[in-house]
Parts: sequence; C-alpha cells; structure tokens
Amino acid sequence: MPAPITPVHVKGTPIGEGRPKIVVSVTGRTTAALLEQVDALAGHGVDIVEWRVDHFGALADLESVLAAGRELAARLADIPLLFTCRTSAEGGAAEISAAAYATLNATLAASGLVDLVDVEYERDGAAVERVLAAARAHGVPVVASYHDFGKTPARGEIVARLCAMQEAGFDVCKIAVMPRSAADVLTLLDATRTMHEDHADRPLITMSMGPLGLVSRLAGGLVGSAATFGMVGEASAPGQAPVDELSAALRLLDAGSAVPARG
Ligand SMILES: O=C1C[C@@](O)(C(=O)O)C[C@@H](O)[C@@H]1O
Repeated sequence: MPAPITPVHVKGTPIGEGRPKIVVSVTGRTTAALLEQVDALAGHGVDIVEWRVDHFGALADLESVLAAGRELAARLADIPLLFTCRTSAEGGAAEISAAAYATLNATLAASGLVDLVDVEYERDGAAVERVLAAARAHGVPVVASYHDFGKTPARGEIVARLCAMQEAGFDVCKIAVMPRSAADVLTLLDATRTMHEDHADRPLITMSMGPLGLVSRLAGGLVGSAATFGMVGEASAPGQAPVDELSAALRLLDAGSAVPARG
C-alpha cells in the first residue's frame, strides 16, 4: 500500500486532488500570438495553461523567451503556467542541444514566471538533473514526461516507467502513448489504475492519444489521472478535445469524486 497521494499545489490549484484539472496549451510563434491565445481561453474553465515554448520563434534567445514569459504570466494572473519545451523526439518542434535545453528550463524555473516545469524523462541525465536542481532551489514542481507516438507499451512497462519517474523525485509523472487498438486504450487505463492504486504517492497524468484514445482524456480521472489536456483553437497533440466539450464530459462523469478509495 503506497503513501497517500500528496497533491501538488500551483497558485492554489491542487493537482492530484478532486476532479482532473483541465490544461490547455498555447503554441504561438510570437508574444502577440501567445497573448491572443491566452485571451481566447477566458471563460472556458481552464485550470492550467501550458506554454509549449518549442513553437516560439525566438526560442534560441533566452532574453526573448523571458520577455514573453513576463507578458504571459502577467496576462494569466491567477492561472498557473506550465513551461514545456517539447523536442522533436517527443513530438514537439524544438531541435535543441542538451545543454541549451537544460539552460532554458533551469532559467525559466528560476525566473519566478512559471509555476511548473516539464522535463522529458528520457533526455540526457545531466540536463534533467540541472533542471531538477534549479526547480528545487526555487520551489517549482517538475512534471516528468514520456511520449510514445508509435505504440502503447505493455502495462508492466508503463507502470515501471511511472515508478521510475516517481523514484527519481519528479513531482508529477506523465505518460502519453499511442493506441493501435481498443485493447491498447484499456492497457493505458489499466496501467494508470495499477499505478494509482498500488504504487503512486504523487499525481499522475496519463493519456492514450489520437481519436481512439479520446475516452482516456475524458475518463482518466476514474483510474487516477490528475489532469487532462484539451484545446482551444489548435491541438498540441493528437486526440485533444475542444475544452468546452471536455469540461462538459468531466462534469457529466464527475470523475474526480468517482475515484475509488484505495485499500
Ligand atoms: O505531454 C503533454 C500531453 C500532450 O502530449 C497530449 O497528448 O495531450 C500535449 C502536450 O502539449 C503536453 O506537453
């Protein structure tokens, strides 16, 4: 029996407690485009905004990234900001060296502008350690991410990966995989349930991507997934539902309160 789940609080939003939190990504190439995307989120019940900085045109210029981050944070006010630089290996747009990746994430973690930082779990170990250390020093929780756009690994492999993320000290453990069949979607959901019930002491986020996996984005709360990614305008990964329909489905399922107590 694992320890109880310790929620991660970002600007008062408890990830891992209550219903799954709705995350929407902004992917603008410029600060103006990012602010326009943020403005379009108003009134849609978004709990957390993810800045997919890998789409930002001036990614290589740290000062420009910081300047955009200042404007985004000011515009978001009370809404927490998750900072993510997704590289091409994990389905993103950034082609970036391990050293530049570490500097970017460590600088943003230390900037006071972002509330959570995403780290690709399979990246160069030294880069991951640098980001973790900077985030720890500034009290910023870190989300570990792993993507497989080609397949859904076996249940035991998904659970082992989530356990390894937890053991490595990440605050939130996230896995996104691609299903090729309905059975794959069930595998992801069952791996999430197993992790949540038997191993996890911190929030998990999991999803089965693409149209086949949509049900996991709606009903993941039932098996212990603490957040779900929806979209306003443009999806940041295949299979995301429009945020209004996503929130309506979550309300209908009331998935947060349906998570069975462990033990
Ligand atoms: O890791 C994730 C999850 C995601 O890939 C999805 O499938 O919704 C979308 C990404 O923007 C985010 O960083």
